[in-house]
Amino acid sequence: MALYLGLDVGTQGVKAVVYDAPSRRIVARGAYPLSLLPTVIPGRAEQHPQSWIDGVRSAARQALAGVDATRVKAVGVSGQQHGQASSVGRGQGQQAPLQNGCDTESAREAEELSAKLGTTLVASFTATKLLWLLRHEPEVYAATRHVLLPGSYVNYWLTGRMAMEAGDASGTGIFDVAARTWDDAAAAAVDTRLPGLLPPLLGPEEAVGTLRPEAAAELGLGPDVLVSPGSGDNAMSALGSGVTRDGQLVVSLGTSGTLFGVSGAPIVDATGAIAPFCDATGAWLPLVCTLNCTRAAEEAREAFGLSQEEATRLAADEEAGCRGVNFIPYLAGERTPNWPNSSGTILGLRPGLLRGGLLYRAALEGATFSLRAGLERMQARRLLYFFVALCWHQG
Ligand SMILES: Nc1ncnc2c1ncn2[C@@H]1O[C@H](COP(=O)(O)OP(=O)(O)O)[C@@H](O)[C@H]1O
Ligand SMILES: O=P(O)(O)OC[C@H](O)CO
Repeated sequence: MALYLGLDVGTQGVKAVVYDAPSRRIVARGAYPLSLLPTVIPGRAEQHPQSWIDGVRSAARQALAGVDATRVKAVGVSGQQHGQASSVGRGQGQQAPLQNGCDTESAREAEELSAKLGTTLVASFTATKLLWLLRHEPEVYAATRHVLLPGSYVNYWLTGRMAMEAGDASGTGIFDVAARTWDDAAAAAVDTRLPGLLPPLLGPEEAVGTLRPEAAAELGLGPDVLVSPGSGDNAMSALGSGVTRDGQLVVSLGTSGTLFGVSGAPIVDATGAIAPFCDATGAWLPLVCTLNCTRAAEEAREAFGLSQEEATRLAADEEAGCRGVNFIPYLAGERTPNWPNSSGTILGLRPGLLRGGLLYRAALEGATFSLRAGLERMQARRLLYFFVALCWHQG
């Protein structure tokens, strides 16, 4: 009876699940915490790619320890989107720290590329980060031989093959979402060498390959185990939650907050608030993303030395509305709204209110209102959304 290993490479951790296909149940889990590298530079958010691999090894081994690993037939990776995993040409494990999707240092490059390409790219998009790298760390950019994303980097470690698929590639800003191909002209607008650094694209049903013998041995799996193309974490969440119809929406709370739904046609929003992503099945995934979701609440929790359970209990004891305390959660700058240089603010403090549970709740409320603004934007676009879908289907 077949088992499948699912890996999620998020900003705050790698998660592994073993899925039992016949019973449609998750039968084992593993997890490994990750964090952003400490920095005092505003807008910077970096991780070392080696930490993703350490996380994959550890989380997968934990999950596989509880099952008969010989039954595992395939592995699928869901990756944090937008972050860039370049410099692979310098050898696995030797890369410089790489920019996370939340990094907003490339705000100026985002403005420049938006003007040049006649579109709206926010600083999260990989293309803006590559232009930033070219300008600020030219030696690192010059050493770059291939550009991958976190998920495709992990697939490369698993199989030895570099490839990407449409769902994850849509977060680069140099991908033609309607045609599901690289947009070489947009890539060349970043750097003429960039089109040659991009990996081949796979369709939703094409495997990346089978496990490298070394990776198979490290995970305790057989070498004939297939690795699926996987996708960005948002597209994989849509698959996992069974969202397949226009009009259904998913809210996903992680370091970033995302809100998305499946569409039969690409969605174009000139303001850039709704990102025109592809999904993992050949359809599209209009998506709203905020940079500050659980990250703000986690910072509040950690500042008061509270465990997750304590923070949840104390926050539940506080009143909705937090006695007028407002936590604007833009700790990392923000992309929805597009305010990359904004910062977090706590308003309405009065004597006795500087409590961990209250600030934790206020941060969660702030992150929730951010996502609600995104939901309103998505709803406001629905008329046009159906119009575009109709044109597409008839065209
Ligand atoms: N519904 C929630 N309420 C409160 N905190 C949450 C919730 N969901 C996640 N978190 C917190 O956010 C952290 C990061 O979530 P996670 O999904 O692991 O993010 P990422 O995919 O970005 O790594 C979790 O470890 C947890 O502490
Ligand atoms: O690290 P996460 O899980 O917040 O993932 C980032 C998302 O992919 C952004 O769309």
